[in-house]
Amino acid sequence: MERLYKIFGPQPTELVRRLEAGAGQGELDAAGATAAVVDATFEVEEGETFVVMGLSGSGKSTLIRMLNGLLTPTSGSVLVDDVDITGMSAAALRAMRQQKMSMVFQHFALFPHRTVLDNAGYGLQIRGVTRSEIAEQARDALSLVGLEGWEERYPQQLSGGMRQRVGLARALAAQTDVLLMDEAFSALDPLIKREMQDQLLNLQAKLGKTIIFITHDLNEAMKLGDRIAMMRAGRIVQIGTAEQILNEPADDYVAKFVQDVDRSRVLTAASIAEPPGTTPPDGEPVPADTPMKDLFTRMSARAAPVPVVDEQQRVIGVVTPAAVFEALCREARVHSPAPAIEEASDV
Ligand SMILES: Nc1ncnc2c1ncn2[C@@H]1O[C@H](COP(=O)(O)OP(=O)(O)OP(=O)(O)O)[C@@H](O)[C@H]1O
Repeated sequence: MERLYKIFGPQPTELVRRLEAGAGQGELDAAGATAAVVDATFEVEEGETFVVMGLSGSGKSTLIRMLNGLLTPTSGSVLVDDVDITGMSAAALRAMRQQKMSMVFQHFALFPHRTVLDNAGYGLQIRGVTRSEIAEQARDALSLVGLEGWEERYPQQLSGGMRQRVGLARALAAQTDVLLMDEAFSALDPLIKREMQDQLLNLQAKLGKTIIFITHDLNEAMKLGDRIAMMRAGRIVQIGTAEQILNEPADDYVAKFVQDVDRSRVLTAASIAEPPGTTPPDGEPVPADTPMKDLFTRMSARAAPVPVVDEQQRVIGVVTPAAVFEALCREARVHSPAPAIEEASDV
């Protein structure tokens, strides 16, 4: 999406013009308008999990609703497979959603009087696929999310986590390339939430969908996102990997936001490795994506450098105990001049 704006209130187009000319919150307030999304530009790669992260009211839902065509932007374009969807008719948008995008919602959106199997197959039913194909694809999707054997039950017979699995199965059964997940795990208890996140990561490793995941939970964003877009008051203030956001926050707001993140879970062996030198240390190597916390056990047994290898088992670097301590203790450095911050105290 490119230079996307959504203004709620009177004279939205005029307000976009004024925002582009540098208008501030005062002018919006005076006009009685809300700038829900301001000048958002990003591209999501195929097969990537792209997380949109921000506090309540920062514009995440508005952004995702423009992505799937449920809301028309005030200005800017949304390209899906190189086609701008902003000018499409309601019917064309519906068809685009059915073919290309599936949604998973926070509150499951299941039909109470339909079985688990019927719920999982719903996306296909409205597309006019034959009954037997629907049943087959719904069964496959349910088994992918670990709900084999539950097909004939009803939603009220399931726990919250299982209902969300049905929601996920419905999205998977539709076999679209893109999944839009709007606070999909936010209503779940912490343990179940973690299970669902792990399951999503496992599924994603197998299926390689393009996932746009909305959350207000920073740890969730860091765990799931290949890249994360940090939103604040309608603007995307930074897009980067979890490590980039931790190590090089774009401004003081992001720096404050991430200060309590457990760095040992986010940083990986690759991110703190030093060049291997001519003779890398001996000993069992660790994969590049090993979280730093797992290096502690290794290093407490033997405080020696550890070789780090890529997927082809080639040594790409060396982690020393000193690098681990340094990374843990390092203060995040803001990597660009911070814009004026009005409500930095709200994090
Ligand atoms: N239909 C609407 N009319 C007027 N203002 C709106 C409308 N929808 C959203 N807003 C405003 O736009 C801003 C962004 O809202 P949005 O729901 O996109 O944020 P969010 O980050 O998804 O928050 P939450 O997590 O609470 O849903 C908020 O100030 C909200 O009040």
